[in-house]
Amino acid sequence: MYAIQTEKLTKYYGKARGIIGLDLEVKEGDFYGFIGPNGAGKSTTVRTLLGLIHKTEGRASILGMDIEKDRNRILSETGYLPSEAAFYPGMRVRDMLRLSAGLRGKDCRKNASELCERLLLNPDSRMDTLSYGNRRKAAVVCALQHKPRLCILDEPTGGLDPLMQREFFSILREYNEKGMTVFLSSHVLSEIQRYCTRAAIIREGRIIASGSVEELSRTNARRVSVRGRFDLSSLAGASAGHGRTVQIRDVQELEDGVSFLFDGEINLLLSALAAHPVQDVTISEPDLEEIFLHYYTDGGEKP
Ligand SMILES: Nc1ncnc2c1ncn2[C@@H]1O[C@H](COP(=O)(O)OP(=O)(O)OP(=O)(O)O)[C@@H](O)[C@H]1O
Repeated sequence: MYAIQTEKLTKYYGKARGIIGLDLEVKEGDFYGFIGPNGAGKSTTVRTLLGLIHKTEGRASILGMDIEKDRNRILSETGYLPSEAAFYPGMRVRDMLRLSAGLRGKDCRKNASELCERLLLNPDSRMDTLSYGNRRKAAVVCALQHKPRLCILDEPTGGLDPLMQREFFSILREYNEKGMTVFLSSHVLSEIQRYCTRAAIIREGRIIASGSVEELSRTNARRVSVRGRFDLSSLAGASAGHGRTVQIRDVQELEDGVSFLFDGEINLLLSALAAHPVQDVTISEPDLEEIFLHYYTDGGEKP
């Protein structure tokens, strides 16, 4: 069964674009990343899925239930960490967690106290005395204490220090291993690469690529760094002469040379290099961050 399935899901805010024609398939048990730059439509997707805002068109189901007809059942089976959570200020953490569990008709005290302990959150603190990071921890406990089948996390790690981020992800992994599906919306690429097995990339309201993180990271492009004098336009000239297409992107001037992403026939690169007084060349796989940034900024085709 799919934990999340959408068909042409669309949301407009009046005339403004939120998301357009989203087709998403997240299988039960996935650790799924949802990546995109600011304003791409990540929060709109999450809020529409949880019935917090109404879709304009299309269909979506969560754990086989329709997002509009079965909203209450969906809420009891899911956990949600909003990008900005608001709390009743005078309440203690413990009471707020009990209130949240009560809304789902569950007694989660044991699990809540374990989670507080692991995240170093004092359940006796009053919400309005907590730092931003500690309020985020309280939101994390709210999202997980009832051991949901699906947990939707919108930009979860903002405000958590590196140690807490590590603990947070190790909790998520444990829950995922026990069957909880994770849907993690983020623009922190390293988080997605490290923890997610599958992912979708959203830009300007549309999904531009989806699949396993490994597939999304695969590329023929190479990072080339040249020390010495090298005229990049000679590379374009050589490729035109052979009727081949060469793509050169992300050119960075170095103190003693140049570095760029090269996608094309390696022999063309080698012969262009041979015609110049270069001192050193390194050709390496681009790092994953470079590959994902390409999706963010270019026409969306794979590098
Ligand atoms: N309440 C609203 N009214 C009008 N437009 C909105 C509203 N909320 C979001 N939008 C627009 O919808 C688009 C998607 O926004 P959304 O918040 O979903 O993006 P996001 O990917 O979550 O961004 P970020 O990473 O910055 O949180 C943006 O163009 C945004 O301006």
